[in-house]
Amino acid sequence: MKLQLALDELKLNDAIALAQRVREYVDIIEIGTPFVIDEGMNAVRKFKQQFPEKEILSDEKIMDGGFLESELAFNAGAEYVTVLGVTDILTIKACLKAAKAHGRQLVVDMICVADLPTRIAELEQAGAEILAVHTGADQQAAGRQPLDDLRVMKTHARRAKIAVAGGINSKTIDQYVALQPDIIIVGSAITHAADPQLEARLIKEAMLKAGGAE
Ligand SMILES: O=C(CO)[C@H](O)[C@H](O)COP(=O)(O)O
Repeated sequence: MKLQLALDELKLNDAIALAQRVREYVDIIEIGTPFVIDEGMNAVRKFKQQFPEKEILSDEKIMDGGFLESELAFNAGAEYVTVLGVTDILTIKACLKAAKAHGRQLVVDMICVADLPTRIAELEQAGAEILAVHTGADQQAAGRQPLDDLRVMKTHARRAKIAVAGGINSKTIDQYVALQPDIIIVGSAITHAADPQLEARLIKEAMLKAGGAE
């Protein structure tokens, strides 16, 4: 089980400084969607230079132009790029083709997928290997969390690895770890914490305690 640190709102230098503070606890560093919009692939390149031992994820949430937009991330050094699960299956297949061509990985973000079981089957059929359960920031503000969707994902995914994101923190981590996802994504709980190092450590310890952390 890997811990993915999502960097969404920080400026480049502040994001690098934050990631350095929690470096020992995280496996994947996500250049979050607002960060990608703000800094582009420059942020992916900078993080790959500064954190060569980490996997970098470019959270582009691709909706169209799957091959071209995936290649931007892979050429900049990302191990993973994200595509939206609600988009056309042709776009997802184009992203998968780019990932295969570069020997990298595609994460399908299932935010706003209405019928999870049907879409999980279609995506696995298309060759998707990582599916991410995701309750977005605006949904979180309305009181939603990704736990129920993670249960649905665990029940229906046959082959794909499973990631989960959406407001997870050190107080709720045990509930997620119990469901054994492959990747746990944490953003604001760490980046907004008074003590980001402590928050990251508590989350990683909960993952280790359950025997799943890498
Ligand atoms: O993809 C994202 C927003 O679109 C976030 O990176 C993801 O939800 C993790 O952040 P948080 O833990 O703050 O919810």
